[in-house]
Amino acid sequence: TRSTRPQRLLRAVQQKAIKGDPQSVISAIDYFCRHSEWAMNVGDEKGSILDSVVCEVCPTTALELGTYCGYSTVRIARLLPPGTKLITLEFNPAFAAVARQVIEYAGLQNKVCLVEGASGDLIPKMCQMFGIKTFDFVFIDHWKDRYLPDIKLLEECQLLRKGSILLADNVICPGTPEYLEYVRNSPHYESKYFKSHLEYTKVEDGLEKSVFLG
Ligand SMILES: Nc1ncc2ncn(CCCCCNC(=O)c3cc(-c4ccc(F)cc4)cc(O)c3O)c2n1
Ligand SMILES: [Mg+2]
Repeated sequence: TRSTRPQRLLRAVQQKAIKGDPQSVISAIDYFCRHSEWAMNVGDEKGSILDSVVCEVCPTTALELGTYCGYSTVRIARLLPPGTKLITLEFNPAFAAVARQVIEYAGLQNKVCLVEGASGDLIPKMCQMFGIKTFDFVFIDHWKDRYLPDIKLLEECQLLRKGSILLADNVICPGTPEYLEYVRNSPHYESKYFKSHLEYTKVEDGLEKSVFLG
């Protein structure tokens, strides 16, 4: 049977990147998506904004909602100091299987814990599964209609603390209107929009950075 796009993306990493070199894995995926097949990675332009927020926050505990092929997982994990853990949740087993291999190719498997399942089911188990009290940083990049219910769930599970940073992808394209309205009008968040473009295109998109105020 024909290969899938994530499998072709993985093959491009294995053929073009250097094992154990996260930057070469990132560059190989960006090259594949620009010159062979578009894929819904956060991409290089929004990825640079993601990098700067991760470096500013220096999280000791981080969560990613929506792994896909592991591109943003590698971007985040490569910036984390030793001893920190990035937990990433992926619903689709085929995506998860590719992501595990991309993360391993980058040599970052010891900094990442990929959990298969739906965010709505897994978020309430974060404490019992990992002993996580609160997350310093959350990258939101999964189903666009799950952004709002899942941050409310993070609040209810007391997994956010004063100063926790949420960074949400695709707030313009495909768009997350209810989420944006909430974080921009809630007294519990201070929100800022980083204008950019949909990965590998000229279409407008952006990231919304929101600080939880408690
Ligand atoms: N609950 C739960 N828990 C855990 C989970 N893990 C995965 N999922 C399901 C998420 C499935 C992928 C989500 N990502 C996107 O849909 C996405 C789409 C575009 C895009 C597409 C076509 C266009 F024409 C324009 C833009 C661009 C992006 O950057 C995107 O991130 C989960 N769900
Ligand atoms: Mg996205």
